[in-house]
Amino acid sequence: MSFADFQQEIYVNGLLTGALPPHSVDPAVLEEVARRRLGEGPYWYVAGSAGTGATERANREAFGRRRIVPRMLVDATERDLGVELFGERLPAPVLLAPVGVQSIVHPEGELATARAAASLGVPSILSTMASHTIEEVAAAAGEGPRWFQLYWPHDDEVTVSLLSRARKAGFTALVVTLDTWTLGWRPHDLDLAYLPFLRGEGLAIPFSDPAFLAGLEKSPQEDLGAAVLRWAPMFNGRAHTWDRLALLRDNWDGPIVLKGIQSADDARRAADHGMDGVVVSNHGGRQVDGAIASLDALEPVAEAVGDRLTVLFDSGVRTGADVLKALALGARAVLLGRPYLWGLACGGADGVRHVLRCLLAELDISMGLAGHRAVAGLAPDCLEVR
Ligand SMILES: Cc1cc2nc3c(=O)[nH]c(=O)nc-3n(C[C@H](O)[C@H](O)[C@H](O)COP(=O)(O)O)c2cc1C
Ligand SMILES: O=C(O)C(=O)c1ccccc1
Repeated sequence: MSFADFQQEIYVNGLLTGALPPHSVDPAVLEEVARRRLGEGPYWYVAGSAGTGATERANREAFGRRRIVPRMLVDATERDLGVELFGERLPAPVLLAPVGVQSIVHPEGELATARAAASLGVPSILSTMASHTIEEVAAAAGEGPRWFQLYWPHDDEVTVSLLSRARKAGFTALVVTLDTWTLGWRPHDLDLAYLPFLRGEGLAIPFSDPAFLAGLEKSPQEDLGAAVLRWAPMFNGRAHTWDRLALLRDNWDGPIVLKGIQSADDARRAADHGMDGVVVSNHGGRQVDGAIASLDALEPVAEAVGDRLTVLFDSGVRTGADVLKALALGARAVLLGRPYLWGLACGGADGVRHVLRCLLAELDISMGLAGHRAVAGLAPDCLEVR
């Protein structure tokens, strides 16, 4: 079955039984529905970005400036969206971005996300700040591919402990997020004073870690305040430096990907330090307001290190056509952020699966109509820049 068949399935169901799709296929409509369900605090936790939102808008504008140039009389009826990442064959060049504390959006949170992604063979990247434990999410992912995102603590014993738990639980690739060593200036979160994890709510992974717990006199259940006081300075307020990557290399025997890279120089340094990949990302515009659009950073990074590192991309991907554009500019695969959380809010695992199927169907159809049989054939000359 191809991803494009989802379109047929929706039409046939509609014609035969009058059944409409369970959720809108339009990401903007789904966001509106989610907004009504979630209420202000949770909605803005997900939707919000840094400062005036200039970088979040720039992320979208950068997609708008590039247009696909479709080619005709090409037989692209049979298509293969598959890619190989670090020796793992994926059905499509898409992963679910790591998102912390998903219990804010749905009680099943990361478990629902992991199940939905696994049902399509897509990796979902588990955040260190997840509201379910590493071991619970691994069980929910079943046979599905598993990647772990590290928020890198300033405590080597906790770092090593998190890495060894993730390896034991079958996570293969490590994504180290560098751009959020402290939270950006986020007016919505500040005005609503809504960030339950700052009170210690929903931090299942750090609060279940043996090395973290070893530094507490009482369990987080008995004394949440003391747990937060240990957690906050350990994970927040201070950046690591390049020389410290050796610790991660020595304690992770799979691929390591640095997330949050926006400069070609930093990408080269990542390669020089023995890293395996980068995610060109500005955290969905949530960190530095006024920062460069992530898509504008992609081509220079891919040109600088595309043959040395696996280049992934996120920030601003909303449609299948967006995925095509990012691949053409040098990404091997993209991470999807906010859109799948709207699916999670509207329908738990089924909602996340729906969002993924829509995105992949549109990518599949757009590839065919633009004359591309495989993602390997996409290159900057498939696009025009305005
Ligand atoms: C609510 C929310 C929570 C996030 N939490 C994390 C996180 O725990 N770790 C991380 O590396 N990135 C986190 N991110 C960033 C995403 O992984 C991703 O970079 C970003 O959402 C991509 O942009 P997009 O939302 O425009 O697709 C978060 C993003 C959102 C919206
Ligand atoms: O909100 C975020 O963007 C984010 O990365 C985060 C960090 C810590 C906990 C939850 C989310």
